[in-house]
Amino acid sequence: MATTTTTALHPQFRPPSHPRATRRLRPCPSSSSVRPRFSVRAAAASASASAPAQREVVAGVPWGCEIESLESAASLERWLTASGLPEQRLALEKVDIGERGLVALKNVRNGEKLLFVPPTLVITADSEWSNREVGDVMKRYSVPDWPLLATYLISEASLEGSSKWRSYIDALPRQPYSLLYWTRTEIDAYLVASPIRERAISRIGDVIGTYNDLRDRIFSKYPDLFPEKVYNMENFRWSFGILFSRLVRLESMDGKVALVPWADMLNHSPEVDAFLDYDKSSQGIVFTTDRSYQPGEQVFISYGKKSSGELLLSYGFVPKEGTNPNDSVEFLVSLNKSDECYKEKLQALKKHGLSESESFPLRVTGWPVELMAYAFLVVSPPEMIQRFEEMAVAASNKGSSKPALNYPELDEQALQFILDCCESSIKKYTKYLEGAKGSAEVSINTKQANRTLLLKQLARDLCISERRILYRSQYFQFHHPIAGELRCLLAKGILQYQAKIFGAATE
Ligand SMILES: C[S@@+](CC[C@H](N)C(=O)[O-])C[C@H]1O[C@@H](n2cnc3c(N)ncnc32)[C@H](O)[C@@H]1O
Repeated sequence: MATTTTTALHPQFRPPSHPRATRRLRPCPSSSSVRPRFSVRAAAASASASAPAQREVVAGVPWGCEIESLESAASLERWLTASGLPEQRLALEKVDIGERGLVALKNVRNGEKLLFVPPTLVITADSEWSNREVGDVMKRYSVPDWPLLATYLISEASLEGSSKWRSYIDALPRQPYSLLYWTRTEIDAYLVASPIRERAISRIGDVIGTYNDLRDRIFSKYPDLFPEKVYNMENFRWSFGILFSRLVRLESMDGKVALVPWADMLNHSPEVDAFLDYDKSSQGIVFTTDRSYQPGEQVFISYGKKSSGELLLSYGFVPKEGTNPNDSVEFLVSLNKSDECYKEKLQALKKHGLSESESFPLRVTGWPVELMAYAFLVVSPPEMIQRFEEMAVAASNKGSSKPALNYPELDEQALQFILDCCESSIKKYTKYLEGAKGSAEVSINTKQANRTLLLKQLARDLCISERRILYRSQYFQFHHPIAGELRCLLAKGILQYQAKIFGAATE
């Protein structure tokens, strides 16, 4: 969730590179030391766990609540108060943005510290396991934080009332909004134009691989402690979905990752600059507001300076078009295979850790100098062969200082190359968006129809946001990465696009 850095949080228990090649295990008998709250639905789900992303029907976990309801809110608040959460200036309510959220009960001033969640109410890798035996095995294997916490959540959830976290777990969404719940067919169909498609596929692969690793290396060796009815792929999809959408990195606690009940009811605003962290003076998790709030207004924090695609990937939502100042899109550029210096250019790139195709982030505010360096290399003629290497170094950003890229004779060609790549990306987005308008799909039932509508809307919002960045890169003035000065993009053909950009901005 909210991080004080922009670092992406990934599972660290590296999955095998070919998750499907890993051995499948027999279902394990249930343990006598845990009292699982499993249901037929969850048990059935585990039978097809090796490819959850391909399944059309999504099973759920037997704990948690419907995200749009406040069914467990009152008991969560009661438990938090009884466990030491001081009186709050915020209340958990239904909100317009983010389903449930924290709303100001009184006037909140700019610069005020809020929350004060004590460390005893925080879940970290050091938290005590209600089922000690399970915890001891996990520690013996030195499982890294992410898979450890994913397993911890499942272990505690399966213990129902025997876990101190019961009220918290009851208030967690039964199905977090997460791309982990999209099927492969949905990802391929709706994210076809977006680079987020690849990242979603790889993240799902990571989660499946991580689960398979845990199962093969640990769970299968202790079937009584880790029955498959509980420790199955379906439940891990839930726990990783919870971690991706709620875990916080607490900088003042040496970067520890933590689930912070109550604080994790705060929704994100890209316009807000307030981050959760541990406050040594009050010895609690707090955030400092960067604006004032009236009673009844929803209070937001920042989950980090994330692009809309990254927000969709981890949190399952896309901010309203044009409201995310941190928006960016991965932009793919490639060497031209028919270039007579293809081999020499590729060699220079490889020497510096790059390949014939590379992605660079295009931001709403401009593009990185590395992209420009790559473009110079792509368009440079054979007589510049001596300079290929310095271009590759600049494109890899491995040099000790920012290179002074100065090839005035290539400027226009390099810009034109970037413009052309933008144009071909834009075409993909437009094709998808126009195709999506007319497509009517037959749904099995209302629930499925609503889900399809929601996913399509998210994909549409993302595509419009990403296409908008491409349009902006094509047409607007931006800080030239080489000279660092504001420069007008005057490349050939610019005028013919102007009509389109104004069209895009009003879409
Ligand atoms: C840390 S939780 C926040 C509490 C959450 N709303 C709840 O009811 O449990 C993160 C989740 O809240 C929702 N969310 C947060 N910020 C949002 C926003 N700006 N727009 C839409 N949904 C948001 C997303 O579902 C996200 O996965």
